[in-house]
Amino acid sequence: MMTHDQKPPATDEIPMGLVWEGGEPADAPEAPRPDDYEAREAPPEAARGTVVPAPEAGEAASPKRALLEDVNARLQAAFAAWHTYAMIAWARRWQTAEAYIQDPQLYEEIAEEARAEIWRQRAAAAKKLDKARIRKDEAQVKLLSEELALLERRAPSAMKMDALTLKARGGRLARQAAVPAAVAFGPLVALFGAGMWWPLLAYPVAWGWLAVQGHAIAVAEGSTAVTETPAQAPVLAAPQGGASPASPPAPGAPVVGASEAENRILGCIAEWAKRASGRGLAGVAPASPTIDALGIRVVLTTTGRITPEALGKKIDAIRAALSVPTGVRTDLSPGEVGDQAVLRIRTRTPERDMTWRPDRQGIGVDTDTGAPVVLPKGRMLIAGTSGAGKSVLLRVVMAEALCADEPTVVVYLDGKGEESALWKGKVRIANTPHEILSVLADLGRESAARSQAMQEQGVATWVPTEERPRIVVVVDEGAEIVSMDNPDEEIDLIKRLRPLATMGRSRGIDLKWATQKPTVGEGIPSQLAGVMQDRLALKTAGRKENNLVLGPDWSSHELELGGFALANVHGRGPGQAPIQVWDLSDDSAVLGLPEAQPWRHVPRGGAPEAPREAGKEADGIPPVLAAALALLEMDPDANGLQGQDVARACDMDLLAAQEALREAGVKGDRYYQNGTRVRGYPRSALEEAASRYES
Ligand SMILES: Nc1ncnc2c1ncn2[C@@H]1O[C@H](COP(=O)(O)OP(=O)(O)OP(=O)(O)O)[C@@H](O)[C@H]1O
Repeated sequence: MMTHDQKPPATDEIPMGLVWEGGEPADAPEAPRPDDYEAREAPPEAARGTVVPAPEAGEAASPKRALLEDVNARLQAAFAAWHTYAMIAWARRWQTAEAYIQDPQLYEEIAEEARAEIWRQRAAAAKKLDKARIRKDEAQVKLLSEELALLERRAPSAMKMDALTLKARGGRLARQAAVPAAVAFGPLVALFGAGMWWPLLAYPVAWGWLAVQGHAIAVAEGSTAVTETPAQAPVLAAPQGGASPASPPAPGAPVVGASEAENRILGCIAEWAKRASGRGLAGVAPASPTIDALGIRVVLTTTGRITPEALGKKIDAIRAALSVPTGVRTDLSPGEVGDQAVLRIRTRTPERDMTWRPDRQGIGVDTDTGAPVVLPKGRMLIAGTSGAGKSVLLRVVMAEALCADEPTVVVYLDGKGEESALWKGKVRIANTPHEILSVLADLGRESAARSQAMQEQGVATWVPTEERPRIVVVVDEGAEIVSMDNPDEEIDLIKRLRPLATMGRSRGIDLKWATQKPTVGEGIPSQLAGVMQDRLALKTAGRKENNLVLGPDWSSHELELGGFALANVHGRGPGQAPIQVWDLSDDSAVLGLPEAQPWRHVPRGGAPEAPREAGKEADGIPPVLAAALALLEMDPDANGLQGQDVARACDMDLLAAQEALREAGVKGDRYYQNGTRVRGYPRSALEEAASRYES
């Protein structure tokens, strides 16, 4: 016991290496109260404790050590936090991969594709049958009728669908696991197999990448998270043909007037909070859905970082959350307020008579509003997979042109030659490479003549007249034209088409280029790809084709086959509903269109030209010279022309063309082209001769 007189031992008096470590007795009595006499008098208990070795020298607390420990603790905390982020990202990846592999829609998608394939085969057989009927080929008609009857009975087999679904799931699993497996085992294989240590860096890199992703997920969801609205039961507007429900039904409870499929979707909307979680849809809340003539309509309100535009890219996640069957179309369009988008689930198809008639406007109707869709005049790229409805759409485009109020003619470049028979006596048709070449030369001359007239009149745009009407040049299957193009054999179709695409619009010559293969080089020449800004896509084969034609914001690959289209033209955007094209698949309706004199180039101020009779015109530039100038205009890099170019453009033989040019006052000479000296007619000689006529 220590008295007041006794000093506590100085630290340095304690033998080094040992310290006193005190401890409270387990049953230590309470501190004595002042009035507790007995307790005050009782002798204090001996202090308990043990002598233990002192900490090592240098471990004693110091500012430097405190700082180190602080830094250490912070690093550990940061590492733990980033590790948590990495785990979040990994868990999310795995969750998404699992949902993707187990996607309940997969079976439906495969079944839908199988049905579409049968449907395509049926459409192809029906088309061949129609043609055989037109040709009155009885043997073929019989054969094709039997084939069609067989196809009409055919349905996809359930066992085959199961096997395909299993295979597809296996493929998805392998693709999802490939990268993680490569990162996990690749470095070990490299280390033990080839003694390379540096692939081990893949571990920290992968960890860091996951951590950054996890952090981004946490930030995005933290800032977009909304207080989830309590699941709203569907409140329906008066459903078509049914009574309006008196009160919102509970999730899953059938709604009066809604079909079974609609009820299932409504149930999913009511369970939105649960079904949307984990699908990147945090911050999106549905309002009460309604049902109208087109199906279910629901307003989605977005918050935080998800904008209605960004929501457009999540349409697959929305469809999955609501278990929308594959065959049912969904459209997302801007809502009335900036943060809203309107989701339409097209469970119903309004009854519309889509048959084309001469009084129909445009190419079809907007499936949402029912309003006619009139496409802008000018060049346009049209794409669609087999059976999507290209031929029918081109029929509508040509029929619309033939029935237009504005003087309009059609030039039909049909490399396949299948549809041409229907249009004889109505439009100018070209099927073979030489026919197409000749039409393009004619168009080149017409373009040059219009350009000259426009310069004289001081106008920038051609106003179609009866003499020089609007010319709609329709290319049915661009890939055929691409395959015919052979500049080495002087079948330079693409070279001649390009100026029509670039300059034709202002001169009243509209090129419509349709193809099933919308890849540059295959179905779209690179020289045309850049200039065809107005684009229309029927159902494309897949997302790749959709992105090539319309861009990633569009979804033409999700359209139905047989006459549904999206158009990237002024006034229409990716948020709008598809266009349903007028139905002109009936051959007799095409045959019933009014006859029209097929278009030919008429030289300025002259009677319709027969190119073979190229001689001097009474009061104008000789046709052979006009043709040569048109060729030069189409190829601004040409320093001159060779005799056979001019001869081909005028459908003349070489000697006749040379003679005609000599008569027109053009002297042949040598000129340089791409560093080579060639014999022919220099640009300067041709232009000089032309100027003599103008003056
Ligand atoms: N606008 C439409 N309305 C109704 N049915 C249509 C429409 N367009 C196409 N179809 C149907 O789809 C079938 C295929 O259409 P179409 O022949 O136009 O396709 P395509 O894209 O030209 O195919 P392919 O390139 O294989 O010839 C037609 O026989 C018709 O039954």
